[in-house]
Amino acid sequence: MSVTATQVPLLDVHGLTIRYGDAPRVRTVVAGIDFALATGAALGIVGGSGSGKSQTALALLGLLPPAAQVEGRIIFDGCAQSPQALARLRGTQIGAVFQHPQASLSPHLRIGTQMMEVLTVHLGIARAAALAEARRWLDAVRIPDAGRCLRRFPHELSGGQCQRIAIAMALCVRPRLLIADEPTTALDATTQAQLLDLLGELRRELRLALLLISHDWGVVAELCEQTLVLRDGRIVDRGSTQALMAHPTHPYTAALIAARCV
Ligand SMILES: Nc1ncnc2c1ncn2[C@@H]1O[C@H](COP(=O)(O)OP(=O)(O)OP(=O)(O)O)[C@@H](O)[C@H]1O
Repeated sequence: MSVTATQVPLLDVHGLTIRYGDAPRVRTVVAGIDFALATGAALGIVGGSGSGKSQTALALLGLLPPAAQVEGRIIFDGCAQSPQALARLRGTQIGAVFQHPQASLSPHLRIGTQMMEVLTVHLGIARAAALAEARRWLDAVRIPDAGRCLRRFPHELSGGQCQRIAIAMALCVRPRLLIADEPTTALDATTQAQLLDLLGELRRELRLALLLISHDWGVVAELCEQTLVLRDGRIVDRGSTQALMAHPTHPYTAALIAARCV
C-alpha cells in the first residue's frame, strides 16, 4: 500500500485495533487495520460516518483519550512507537491539520506569538530568525500582507485564512508526515480548491508523506495516489484512487462513489 518492495515505509501500521468499554459492552471502533506509507507518498482514508477514520488519525498522533484500549503496532521511521512517543513526535516529525483550525490555533494569542513559539521551541532558533521564518511561511501558504496577519488574533481572520495558518504552523517545523483530517470540509468550494492546490504543492516541495482523511472522494482524488476504504473500523477496499473510482469492485466502495459524499 503506497510502498514498493524496496522502500522502507516511513509509517507502517500493523493490526491497529481500538476498543472502548468493558466486557460485555466492549465496542471495537477500529478492527485490526494494516497500511503503510512511504516518504513523499499520499494515502487517502475514506469511509462513512463513524467508520473509524478520525480514531485512526488520533491513534497515530497519540491523541486518543485514556479510555481507548489500543492494540497493534505503529512503526514510524523504523521504530515501534508508544502513544507517548507518538505524542512527542506530533508537532515535530508528524504534523496535523484538523477540520476546524481552532483545534490548532489558540484564540487568545496573536498569530505571530503562536508561530514564534512553535518555531523557537521546536527549531530552537532565535526570535529574529523565527519572525523571518513565520513571515516566510505565511507567504508560502499565500496569506496576503504577512506582517499584518502576524499581529492578528484568529477571530479576526476568515476560516480559510485560519486553515492556511494552521497548515503553516504544522509544516514550519518540517515534519515528515502530515495527517490531515477533513482539512477542507468546513470551507467553501473555492477556498477548498485553493487549499487542495496548496497542499499538493507543499507536499511535493517538502517531500512530505500525507495521510488524508476525507468523506469526499473528490478531495482524496486530488491529492492521494492510493486510498483505503473503511467501514465499521475495517478496511474493506484499497488500491489506486483512480482505479477505485473508475472501476469500483467492492459494493461498499461503489455505493460511496455513487453517493460521492459519504
Ligand atoms: N471516546 C469514545 N468512546 C467511545 N466511542 C467512541 C469514542 N470516540 C469515538 N468513538 C466511536 O468510534 C467510532 C468511530 O469514530 P470516528 O470519529 O473515528 O469516525 P469517523 O469515521 O471519523 O466519522 P465522521 O466522518 O463522522 O467524523 C464512532 O462510532 C464513535 O462513536
